[in-house]
Amino acid sequence: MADRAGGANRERERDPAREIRLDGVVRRYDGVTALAGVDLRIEAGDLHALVGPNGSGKSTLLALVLGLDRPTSGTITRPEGRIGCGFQTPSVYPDLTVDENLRVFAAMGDAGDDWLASVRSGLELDEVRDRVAADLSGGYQRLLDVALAFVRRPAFVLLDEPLDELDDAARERVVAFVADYCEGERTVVVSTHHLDAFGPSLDRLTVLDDGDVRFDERVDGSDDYRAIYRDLLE
Ligand SMILES: Nc1ncnc2c1ncn2[C@@H]1O[C@H](COP(=O)(O)OP(=O)(O)OP(=O)(O)O)[C@@H](O)[C@H]1O
Repeated sequence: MADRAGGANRERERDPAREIRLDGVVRRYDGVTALAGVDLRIEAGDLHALVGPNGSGKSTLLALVLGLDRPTSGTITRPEGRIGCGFQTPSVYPDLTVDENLRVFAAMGDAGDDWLASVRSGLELDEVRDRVAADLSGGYQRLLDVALAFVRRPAFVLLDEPLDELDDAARERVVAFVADYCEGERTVVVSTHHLDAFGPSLDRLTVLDDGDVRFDERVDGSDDYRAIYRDLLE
């Protein structure tokens, strides 16, 4: 488990120019309101969890922030620079090896070989580095997809359910890696049903329910996440 306590960045000064901001964001599909008017700040340097029941709007929110979809109304403001992402369905190049995948993605940025090696070892992909991605187990494909989100070392990374298909040890590695990444000014937003795993490392917790923000506060390792979540959604 990560030894970084959540709330480590609690005292950091906010810099609005480096935040992602959602103001009154609505996303409607035919007959379905996925987001009902969301106001949210994603602050630089935070490990920020987005949780909520199935269908509460988490993936919709991430897709909008990434610019893969457009809001029905409302505005989203992002700082300059690319945003790394990992989706519920891993999107790797299936015919390339783990190393080739990492190098292809790394080549689009300038983070360098040392960083690539630390992503690979931090997520314990070294032992499968020469295997073709299509032949990897579901868990390793997930780890590779998470690695690809970080390999260009972007200021913001958005992860949708990064712990799915992982065993307990791999989950701990991912949480520790993500928490370390957020030391300083880099930011990770994670949409997850695994609040227990991320809870102790979080800086901010947002709970969505039925397209509305039900809770959005800074938290630290001493908060009882399960109680907050249970009380809200009972
Ligand atoms: N392309 C789409 N067309 C129609 N409805 C959609 C579309 N995408 C999402 N929705 C609906 O929007 C609502 C929010 O879905 P979303 O996938 O954002 O929820 P989620 O919180 O990520 O759920 P889960 O935890 O199950 O992944 C759901 O009712 C879903 O059915």
